[in-house]
Amino acid sequence: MSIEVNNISKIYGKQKALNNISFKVGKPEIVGFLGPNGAGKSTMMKILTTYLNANGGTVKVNGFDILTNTKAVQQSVGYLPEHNPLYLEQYIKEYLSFNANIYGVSKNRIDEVIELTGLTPEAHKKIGELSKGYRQRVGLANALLHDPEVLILDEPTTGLDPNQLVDIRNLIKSIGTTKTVFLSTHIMQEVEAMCDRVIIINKGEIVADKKLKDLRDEKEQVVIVEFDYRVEDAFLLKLPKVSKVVNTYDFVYEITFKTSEDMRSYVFDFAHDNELKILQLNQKNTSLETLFRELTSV
Ligand SMILES: Nc1ncnc2c1ncn2[C@@H]1O[C@H](COP(=O)(O)OP(=O)(O)OP(=O)(O)O)[C@@H](O)[C@H]1O
Repeated sequence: MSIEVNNISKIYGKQKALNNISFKVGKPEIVGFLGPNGAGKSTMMKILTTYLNANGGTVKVNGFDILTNTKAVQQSVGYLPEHNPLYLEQYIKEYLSFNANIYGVSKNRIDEVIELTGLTPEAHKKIGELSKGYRQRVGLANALLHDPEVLILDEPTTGLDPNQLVDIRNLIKSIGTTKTVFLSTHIMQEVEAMCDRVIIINKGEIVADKKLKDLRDEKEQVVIVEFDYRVEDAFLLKLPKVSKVVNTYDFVYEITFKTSEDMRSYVFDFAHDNELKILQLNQKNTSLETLFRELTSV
């Protein structure tokens, strides 16, 4: 495992920002760390990257304990913090050279990461002259400099325009084919576009840990149907692949099917065969967005 978090808690004064959380991330894998504002995402990332100490629990990154093997953890991790600490007066290469020296990285690697992050056309500029999106790329280039095994990215696509967004997402996806990427976001589409797995955090606690593939496959389909007349639940339970029928209101029924196949045509045929009229027929959205809302709403 590339990241192993066991029973981590973090308390700021009286506030518990992280409450006894545990999770693992493998390699290669791209995991989205999703949560509303203030959920504890940045706090967890700062602990993973040794910038902050926890109040309890253990963390291993790339097999190294963050407390007893801090240097090895730092060598294994590339970190893009939420507030990217760039020096605006420095030229891009100057900034990257400074960090390359710290890690003992060759000059060639600087050109490589500039190319990799699409910075080449802007490479002659000072950081202060760059747009927000390009500054974000400098941060990403910096995180990639020492070719780390684990990339920890705190809201990596903040401030990017739609074109840059696609480029950076593609870059992160390609990195994630060989390395571990753990990225935080509060944008659902981001997770859908890039991640293999999602961990949802709310108020310092993990409320879901699911593979995106399973989230789609296991999608229990719910069809909402309104007839013009009362129908016995037992009658509707005769529909194929049906697992549950709930009469929610008057002649409105929520029918759950254990399949991702669109079952509305079966309901339509059922109504026709039984001389019922359908007044409405819809699929209930059970996507990641719904899951997120259900798990993180107050
Ligand atoms: N240095 C600090 N001192 C006191 N409280 C803090 C500190 N840093 C974070 N917190 C609190 O801890 C909680 C978690 O904050 P954190 O920044 O980890 O959340 P987040 O999920 O990254 O939020 P966002 O999506 O808004 O960046 C918040 O309530 C925040 O106010």
